[in-house]
Amino acid sequence: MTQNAPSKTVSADDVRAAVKTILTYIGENPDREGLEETPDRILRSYNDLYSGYQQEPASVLKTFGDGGEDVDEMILQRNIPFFSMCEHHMLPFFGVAHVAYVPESRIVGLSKLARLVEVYARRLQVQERMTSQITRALMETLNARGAACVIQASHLCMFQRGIKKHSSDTVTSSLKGCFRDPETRGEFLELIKLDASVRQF
Ligand SMILES: Nc1nc2c(ncn2[C@@H]2O[C@H](COP(=O)(O)OP(=O)(O)OP(=O)(O)O)[C@@H](O)[C@H]2O)c(=O)[nH]1
Ligand SMILES: [Zn+2]
Repeated sequence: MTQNAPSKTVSADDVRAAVKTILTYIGENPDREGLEETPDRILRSYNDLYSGYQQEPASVLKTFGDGGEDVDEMILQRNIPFFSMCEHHMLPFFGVAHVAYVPESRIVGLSKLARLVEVYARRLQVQERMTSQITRALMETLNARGAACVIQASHLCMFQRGIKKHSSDTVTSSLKGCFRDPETRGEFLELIKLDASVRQF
């Protein structure tokens, strides 16, 4: 089931008009040459930035075969870069996600972990929720023994405005199932070894 499908009662023209209103509010002339196409550009960029609402997480987690691979160790995809938008200010936050799971029987193609991150990043988010949505999708869709996600991100709403702390980043984690065992958790944290240099500017 698609969540939060685009409103049937708000048209593309309504969105263009709303952008013109905002441009006027900030002191611009929305009809000057350089801004003429801006409402339409913003509309198109929103279709891209928020495309995650049109995607079901389960649909990107295509599994392999019948589970005969006999894999029961941790599978980890590190440093998956992403851009998302914070739901408080609609400003970007961006960084990397580390995503791991221990399969029960079925495994997914490696690219699907990055696709899962994209599905949730391309929505209005708070970082904590995005982190736990990723592990929940892995647990529920794959019936995994465990799932883990750590996200390290920088929030423009803290850099560019407000508190203006541009050297600070935010780390969130979600550990489910067997990742709550100290040994598995320790192995995961050792493998991802948070590194300040991975921050994407
Ligand atoms: N927990 C969490 N907070 C976030 C995230 N993104 C933005 N925020 C915070 O959301 C909060 C919103 O606070 P408010 O007081 O409602 O809004 P504000 O007046 O714009 O807050 P300031 O940013 O402190 O100026 C701020 O503290 C932001 O730093 C996120 O992903 N997770
Ligand atoms: Zn924000």
